[in-house]
Amino acid sequence: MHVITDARPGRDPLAVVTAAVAAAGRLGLVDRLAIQVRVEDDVTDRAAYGLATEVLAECRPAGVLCLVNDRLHVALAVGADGAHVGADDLPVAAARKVLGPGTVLGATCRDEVAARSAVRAGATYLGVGPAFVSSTKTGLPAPLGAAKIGAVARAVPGTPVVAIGGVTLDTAPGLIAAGAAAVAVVGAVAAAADPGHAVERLLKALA
Ligand SMILES: Cc1ncc(COP(=O)(O)OP(=O)(O)O)c(N)n1
Ligand SMILES: Cc1nc(C(=O)O)sc1CCOP(=O)(O)O
Ligand SMILES: [Mg+2]
Repeated sequence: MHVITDARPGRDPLAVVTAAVAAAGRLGLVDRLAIQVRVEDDVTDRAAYGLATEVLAECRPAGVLCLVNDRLHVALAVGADGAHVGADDLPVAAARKVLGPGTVLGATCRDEVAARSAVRAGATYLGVGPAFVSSTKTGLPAPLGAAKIGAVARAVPGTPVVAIGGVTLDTAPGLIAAGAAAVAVVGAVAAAADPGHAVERLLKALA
């Protein structure tokens, strides 16, 4: 499961990350969790670097994978495990060149053609969505649903597909059953009254 930071004003992304990492540790499932540092577009590189540094300091000692969204230079500067790019970011092949061969590189794809192309260009996993309506990101295309996400996953055997967008405790198992290797969440964890408990429940539901 990927937990993506909600770094909108008024949120406390580091507290959510700390709770998520602790929850995975309690369950002995740190290898099932990845944290993606995602900040708003208008956040300065300095602030993104600061948050990524703090998040990595939680993840690395615990053995939890740490990825950075969009900003490859921040990923490299903090020594993250990898990064995620989409249509408005560097192309996948360019991102692979910047990151080098040994790092995790995720790419957003919404259909089979884009998925095959991203894998050829060097993506190690694909973020495919939106699975359902998202409450934390606007401007997305219509939801794909579980069946379409499964079809994209079948187009790229051997490359994990991470389903994203409106994923909840109720919908996550159906996405895995359809063929996704994992799910990515923002609101289902960040907006929960107890983010650590939300991560525990999600990890248990997917174990
Ligand atoms: C796992 C995962 N999947 C998709 C995305 C979305 O990336 P992108 O399309 O570049 O949009 P932004 O997140 O940059 O707004 C993601 N971040 N993670
Ligand atoms: C950042 C992002 N990308 C998406 C895509 O479909 O590309 S959906 C999304 C938001 C995910 O947050 P939540 O779990 O709150 O819906
Ligand atoms: Mg992006």
